[in-house]
Amino acid sequence: MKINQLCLSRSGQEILQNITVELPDTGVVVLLGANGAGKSSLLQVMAGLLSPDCGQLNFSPDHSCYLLPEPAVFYPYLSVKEQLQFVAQQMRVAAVDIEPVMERWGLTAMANRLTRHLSLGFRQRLSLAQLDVSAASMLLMDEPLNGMDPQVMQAFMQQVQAWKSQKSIIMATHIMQDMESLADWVVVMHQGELVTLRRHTDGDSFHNIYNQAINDWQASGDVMDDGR
Ligand SMILES: Nc1ncnc2c1ncn2[C@@H]1O[C@H](COP(=O)(O)OP(=O)(O)OP(=O)(O)O)[C@@H](O)[C@H]1O
Repeated sequence: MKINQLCLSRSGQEILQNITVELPDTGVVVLLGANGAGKSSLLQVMAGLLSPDCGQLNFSPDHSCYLLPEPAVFYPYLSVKEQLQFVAQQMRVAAVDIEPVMERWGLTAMANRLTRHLSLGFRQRLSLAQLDVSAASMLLMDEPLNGMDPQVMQAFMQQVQAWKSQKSIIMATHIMQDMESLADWVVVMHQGELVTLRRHTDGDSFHNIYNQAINDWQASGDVMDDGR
């Protein structure tokens, strides 16, 4: 995916400014940024839920995309199984077998339960199962780890490892260390700008990458303030 000079305003405020980036077709990209940096807004633009005010997004021809929003939203009067069937239909996935997906995410016993009656942990499992049935080539996740219990977290980590050689996975997160073992690329956002995109290697701490990016960003602002 190529994003070129993208900008977005909401309620008269500039939320995303001049974002230009080329994202890899496979692997995990972790979006880091403080509250209000613009991570969720960027994911929503990528998913086509928000239209940018300027700039372009270019996708490969066979691209399909599925966004896991925060908080997750389901149709309250659909059962778990129906919700997954609905996602498969929406994503035009022809012959999806829902049973193994429910099995993988520990949802089989909940298949007929209405989504509005699910506990938080099972809502998370259903969110992740939706990514599974979507069969999308690009998975966008907004804070996927929020409130996740260790068992679901482990299943999530394993699944992302399995997906990442075939899919592009872009996730915004505050929980920095947990994602370090999965990340192939790190993007740092600050005040609506994309300030860093860099490859992530083992042992690279998100904390250091983030602090370095913000320091560099501030230093470049200082240079501009000096009159150049
Ligand atoms: N619907 C909206 N209308 C107006 N402004 C909005 C709307 N949603 C978000 N914003 C503003 O856009 C900016 C970026 O918000 P966004 O949610 O994209 O950031 P974020 O990095 O995902 O933050 P967080 O980590 O807190 O979720 C913030 O200033 C926020 O107040």
